[in-house]
Amino acid sequence: MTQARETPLLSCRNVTKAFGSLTAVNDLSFELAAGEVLGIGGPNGAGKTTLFEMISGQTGVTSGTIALEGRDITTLSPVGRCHAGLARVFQLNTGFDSLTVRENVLVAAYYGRAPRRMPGLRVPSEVGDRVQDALGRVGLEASADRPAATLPVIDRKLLMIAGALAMSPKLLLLDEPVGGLTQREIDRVADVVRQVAAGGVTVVLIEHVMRFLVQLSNRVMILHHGKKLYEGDASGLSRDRDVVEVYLGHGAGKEVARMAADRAEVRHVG
Ligand SMILES: Nc1ncnc2c1ncn2[C@@H]1O[C@H](COP(=O)(O)OP(=O)(O)OP(=O)(O)O)[C@@H](O)[C@H]1O
Repeated sequence: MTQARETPLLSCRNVTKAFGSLTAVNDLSFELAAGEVLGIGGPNGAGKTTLFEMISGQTGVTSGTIALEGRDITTLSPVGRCHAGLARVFQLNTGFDSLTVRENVLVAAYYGRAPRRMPGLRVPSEVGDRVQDALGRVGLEASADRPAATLPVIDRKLLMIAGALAMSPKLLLLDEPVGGLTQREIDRVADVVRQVAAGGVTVVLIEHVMRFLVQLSNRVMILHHGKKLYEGDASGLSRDRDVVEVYLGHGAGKEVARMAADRAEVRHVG
C-alpha cells in the first residue's frame, strides 16, 4: 500500500528574485517537513537573506511559489504570513528602544497572532500568558521592566526571539542569530533554539558561525550565487569539494567535519 505523502510545512518551488540584471535567488526549490531545523549557509551575497525576505513577504518573488502547510502564500502580506504561523527574527535589531522588554514582546504577541481592529483597548489574559511564557523561554524575566535600549547585545537578540515566540509560530526564521556574540553567548542562544525546536517549532536559520549551524541543524543547505550548492546532512559538508572550495576553505573543512562528528556523538549518547 502506498502511503500518502505528508504536506510539507514549507515549500519553495522554483523561487527566483532578480534585482535588475542581478539574480539574487535563482530557481531555488526546497521543502521543509514539520519539526525540522534547516541551517542555511553560504558566502556573502549568496542570496540567503533575500530568500528569507521572500518567505516572510518583505519582498515579492520575481517568479516561483511559496506555500505554508500547502497554502499558497506567495502574494500574502507579511502580517498575513505572521497570522498564518510564520515568524522572522531579523539580523539587525528591530526592537522598540523606548519600550520595556515586556512591552516589546507584548506588541508582538498582540498584533502577531490575529488581526486587530481596535488596538490598545484591552489585552486579553491569554496574550499576557504568551508574553510571560516567551520571556521565560529566553530567560529574560528578570529584565522584563527594563527599557530595551539598556539591554546588552545578547539580550537584545534574545528579546527579538522572545517576540517571535510570543506569536506561537509554526515556522521560525532566524537570520544570523549569533553574529557578533561570544562563544558563551552563542551557547546560550543555541540552548534557546534547541528548546524551541524540541517544543515542535520548525526552524530555518541562516548562520555563518559553523559550530552553531552544524550543532543545531538536521539538514544543511549551502547557497552560492542564488543556487543550491549543497543540501544534506552536516556530516557531508566537509566531503563536498564545492562547499570546501567555495565556502569553508580547506582548514575549516576539517574543523566542520569534527563538529559534525561531535554532533553525531551527542545524538547517539542523548
Ligand atoms: N534590495 C536590493 N537591491 C539590489 N540588490 C540587492 C538587494 N538586496 C540584496 N541585493 C543583492 O542580492 C545579492 C544577495 O544578497 P543577500 O543579502 O540575499 O545575500 P546573503 O547571502 O544574505 O549575504 P550575507 O551573508 O552577506 O548576509 C547581493 O549581491 C546583494 O547585493
